[in-house]
Amino acid sequence: MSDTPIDLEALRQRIDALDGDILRLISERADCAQQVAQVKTAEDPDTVFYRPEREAQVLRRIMALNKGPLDSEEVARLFREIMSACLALEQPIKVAYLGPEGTFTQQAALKHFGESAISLPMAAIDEVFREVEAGAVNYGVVPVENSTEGVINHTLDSFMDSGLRICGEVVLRIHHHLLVGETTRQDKVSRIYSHPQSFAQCRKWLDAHYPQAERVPVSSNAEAARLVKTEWHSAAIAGDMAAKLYGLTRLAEKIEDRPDNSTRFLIIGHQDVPMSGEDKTSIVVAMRNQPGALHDLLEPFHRHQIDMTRLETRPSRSGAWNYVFFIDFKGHRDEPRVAAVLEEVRLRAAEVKVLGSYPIGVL
Ligand SMILES: C=C(O[C@@H]1C=C(C(=O)O)C=C[C@H]1O)C(=O)O
Repeated sequence: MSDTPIDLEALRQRIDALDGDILRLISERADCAQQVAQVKTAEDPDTVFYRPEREAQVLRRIMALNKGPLDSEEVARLFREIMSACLALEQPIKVAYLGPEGTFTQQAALKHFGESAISLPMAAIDEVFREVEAGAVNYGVVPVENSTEGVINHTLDSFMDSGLRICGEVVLRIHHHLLVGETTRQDKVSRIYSHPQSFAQCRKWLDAHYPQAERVPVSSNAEAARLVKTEWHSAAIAGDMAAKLYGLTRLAEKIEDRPDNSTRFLIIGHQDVPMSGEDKTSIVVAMRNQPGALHDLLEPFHRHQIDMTRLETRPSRSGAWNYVFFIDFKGHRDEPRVAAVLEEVRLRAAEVKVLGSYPIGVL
C-alpha cells in the first residue's frame, strides 16, 4: 500500500469524468466527419472521401499544439486512429499491400491509414499495382527504398508501365528479431529463414552470432516466420507483426546492423493530391543519350534551389544502355517554382512523367 497523500479514488473519478468528455468530443468529431461526407457527395457523387493532404495537416497541427507529457508522435498516433475511425464512417478504405500478412508493408499500411482500414495482402508488387489499377481497392502500399540496402527495383520498374499516382509516403523504422517457435531447440539452430533484404540488413550480426547456420532466402519475413513454426532446428528473421501472427518468441532482439535502419513505402492511387504545405514530388525522366545529359537535367533544380532528396538510375525499356532517372524533390507541382523547373526539364528531356506530389510522411 502506498502512503501517498493523493486520493486514488478521487483521481479515478476525475479520469472517469475526463473519459466521458473525451468520448463526447470524439463522437462530435465523428458527426462532423459524416457531415463532411454529405457535403462531398453533394458536390460530386463519385467523390473520394480520403484526403491525404488534409490528414497530414491535421496530424501536423496536433503535433505542433502538443505540450506533453505524451510525446508528439504518440499523440499523433492516437489522432491517426481517431481519423481512421472517422473516415471508416464515411467510407471504409480498402488498401492492397505487399503480403503475406505480417509483413513490414502491412505494418506501414496500418501506420498510414490506421487500424480501421481494410488491408488486403497481395503476392507481389505488380499485383498491388494491378489491384489498384483495376479499382478493386482504393490504394496500394509498396516498399520503395531501405536506408541500408537501397532501392527496391521492382517498385520503380512498376511505375514505368503504370498510370497510377503517388498519393503519400510512410517511413517505418525496421527492427528485425531472431525468432523461434515453441518446439525449436534453441542451442541447435542450424537454419535461418528470411527475406534477402533482411539477411542483408543483419549480415554482420549473423556473421558474428550464427556463422555456421544455413541462410535460406524466402519470399517474405512473414513466410520465414510461418516456416519455423514447424521446424525444431530453424529460426526466422522477421519483425514484430510476423512474430505476433505466428506466436514466435525472440531469441535476440533488434539484430539489424544499423540502428537507424528504416524503409520508405509509397501509397499509390488514382488521386492528384493538393498541396499540404510540406510536400514532395516524384518524377521519372528519360534523357536523350548524349554528353552532359545528366548535368542538363540537374542544372534547373540547382538554379531554382530545389532540394533533391533522391536520384536513382534504372535501365530504360526502350533499348540497351538507355537509362531513366527517378527523382524525388521537395515541393508540390502546383508551386510556381516547381512548375517552372518541371517546364524546363520537359524541354531538355525525351520524356517526363510526374508520378505525384504528396505530403511528406508525418509519422
Ligand atoms: C473529414 C474529412 O474526411 C476525411 C477524414 C478526415 C478527418 O477525420 O479529419 C480528414 C480527411 C479525410 O480523409 C475531411 O476531408 O475533412
